[in-house]
Amino acid sequence: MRQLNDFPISKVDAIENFLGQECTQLWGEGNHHKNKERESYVLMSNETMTPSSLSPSSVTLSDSAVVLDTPQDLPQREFGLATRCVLVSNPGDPYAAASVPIYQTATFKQSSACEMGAFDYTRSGNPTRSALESHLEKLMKCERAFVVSTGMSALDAILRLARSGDEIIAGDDLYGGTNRLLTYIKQTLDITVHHVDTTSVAAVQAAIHPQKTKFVLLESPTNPMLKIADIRTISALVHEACPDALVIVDNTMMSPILMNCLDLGADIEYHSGTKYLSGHHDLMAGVIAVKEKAVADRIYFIINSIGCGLAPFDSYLLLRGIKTLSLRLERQQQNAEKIAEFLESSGFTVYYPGLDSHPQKKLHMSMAKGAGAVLSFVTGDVSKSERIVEACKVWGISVSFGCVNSLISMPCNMSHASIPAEVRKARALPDDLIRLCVGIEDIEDLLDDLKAALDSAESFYPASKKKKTIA
Ligand SMILES: Cc1ncc(COP(=O)(O)O)c(C=O)c1O
Ligand SMILES: N[C@@H](CCSC[C@H](N)C(=O)O)C(=O)O
Repeated sequence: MRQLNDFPISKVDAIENFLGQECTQLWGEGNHHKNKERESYVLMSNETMTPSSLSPSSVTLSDSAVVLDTPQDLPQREFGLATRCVLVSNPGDPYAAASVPIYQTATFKQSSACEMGAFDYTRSGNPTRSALESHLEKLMKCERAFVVSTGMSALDAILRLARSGDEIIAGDDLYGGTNRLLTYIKQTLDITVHHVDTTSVAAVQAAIHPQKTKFVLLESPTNPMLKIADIRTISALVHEACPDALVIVDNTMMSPILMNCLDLGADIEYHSGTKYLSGHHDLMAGVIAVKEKAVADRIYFIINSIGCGLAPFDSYLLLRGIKTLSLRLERQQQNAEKIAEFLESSGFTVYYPGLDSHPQKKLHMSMAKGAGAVLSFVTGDVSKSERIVEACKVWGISVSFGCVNSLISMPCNMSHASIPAEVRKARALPDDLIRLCVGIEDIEDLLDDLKAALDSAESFYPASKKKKTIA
């Protein structure tokens, strides 16, 4: 595969002039035409990822270098997500660097006193961050993508679109930090937050106020109970009842590989980039993907104003992480399926949308390409759960998920500890819940470690079976 930068800039300019649009990448497969001296290239513009939509119709720039034939023999389809993950473009790099350089600079010198160049100050924009954002735009097929310092700052930037008197509808099973930020907003601003069961379309519908609802904020699957919201139906009914309201989905659990919430009707999809997108727990990041330009412009204004754009080095790391996203998630999900089956066959109540026993498996699979790699289960006894968690050796006791390493945690003590105990109880979040975030290790090692931990915690068999054994 060749990239645009493999060709002399003058040729790139000529192609761009011919097409009347900026080229981000040029792919080629040399010598696959009958005429061995000619090469056929697929040109990818900023406008599209679809090779078939480009019709350069036989551009002959030079017999020895670039000939752009109409690519009839190339697949008339969009590139797959795994391909899009690795195809990072960096147009205009004078050295054709294979990996996007880190522009570790706060400011950019200008050649004019009255006109700014493409970049002036890293809070407003930085080439490394821009490369990451355009990469995400192609991957997530959105009008604009933004990368910010954390998942929480992504939500913070979005929530700043709300005005005094607005109402927000959110789930009653959701990440603890999200609950904390919503509670803060509710307590300090004149904004009402309704927490409803987002597995019920009727419950969401009942909470809508045609004039006041500003956001419907969904997690699907939820963290940590893996409940599913019908994003399609909810988006349609919210837009119908409340044309000014925005449907926002925290898609961290699925990542852009398994689900595209904008395609399902949402207006904004955001992620904790700290999780699957990065994949290695070596950075914090947030991603906001926006469907419409008007909303995107406002979000950019907020990000620039508050200064939460992702730093150049972290942008570089995230760009690198995304290249292996598809591969990592495939393995993580395979492992998760086996772990979920093992736990269920051992008698535990397991929450995982890939299991037939999950009441919303069908709905989930109608929206997503897989069940992901996070699951949770209950043991019936808090201290037993604690013993299991502490007995694991391969599974690390840690908050977060999406890392290549497998993690085990107790949400009520850890990721969701910021939700007051009485609220957790009212929302039926079990104290004994164990959450597993499955990594890429050998499945035998994950299973063995978990089995040993269950054995040592004397909970390999759930209470009912165990009683029978003892009797
Ligand atoms: C579902 C979900 N959304 C958002 C966040 C916030 O992301 P971050 O930790 O990157 O701020 C988290 C975890 O922290 C999460 O689990
Ligand atoms: N101490 C942190 C806990 C972060 S939880 C991270 C992640 N979202 C998860 O679900 O594990 C805090 O108070 O935010």
